[in-house]
Amino acid sequence: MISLKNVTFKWHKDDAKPTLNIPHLSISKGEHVFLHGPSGSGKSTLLALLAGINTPTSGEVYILNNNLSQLSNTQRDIFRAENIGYIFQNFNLLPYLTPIENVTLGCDFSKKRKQLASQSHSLENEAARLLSALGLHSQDHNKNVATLSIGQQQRVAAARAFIGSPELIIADEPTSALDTANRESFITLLFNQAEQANSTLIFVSHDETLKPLFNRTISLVSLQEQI
Ligand SMILES: Nc1ncnc2c1ncn2[C@@H]1O[C@H](COP(=O)(O)OP(=O)(O)OP(=O)(O)O)[C@@H](O)[C@H]1O
Repeated sequence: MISLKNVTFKWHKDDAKPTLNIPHLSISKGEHVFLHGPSGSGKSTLLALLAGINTPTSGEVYILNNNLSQLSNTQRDIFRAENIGYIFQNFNLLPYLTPIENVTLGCDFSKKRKQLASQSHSLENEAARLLSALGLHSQDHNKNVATLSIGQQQRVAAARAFIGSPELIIADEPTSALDTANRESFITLLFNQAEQANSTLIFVSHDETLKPLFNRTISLVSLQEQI
């Protein structure tokens, strides 16, 4: 599903040391991976390589057997829209739209995801199903998203990532604003959706108490020490 070979990444070409130096990383389909590391260790930088937002300075990043460096910027944008659901740290929701509208937007740039999402019922019904499955009550589905609590907005961001069952879900610190009990129950809901959609899940956090919930843990510091 994901394979990295001799990857380095420098933000600026004259940086003395690369931000990332990962000799090898392999993640199989369906794994639920907890990726942790101290602040500034490069977690978000790595996620941007996996999502094809950036490309490595050297080495190769393969996602679903595609070498992302060999795709043009436009091809990478299409690849991301078709195959990757991204839950951003700050959610990136459109504040003047409702939860249902924010979620359906998740497949506006992908025919494949739109088709998959509207297979058994309408796109709006699928958005409502996902929002409810991720813990947002139906009376909140058509409110203005800016009026929702942080925890409710987080559920909208997760539903938008899952619509159309993308192969890979990337979650960048999505639970940092929640208390422990809410964090664990939200992660359980994420796992349920990932299993239903048969999606691989990469979840980034520096909260190591969440580790035991996942079937694989990767330390970014150890990954970089394989050299
Ligand atoms: N757009 C950018 N331009 C230049 N340097 C950057 C950029 N984004 C991140 N960096 C640098 O790359 C390094 C890794 O940052 P990154 O955000 O990937 O770490 P992180 O592990 O996700 O941190 P946190 O847990 O605090 O979010 C840091 O030194 C940071 O200053």
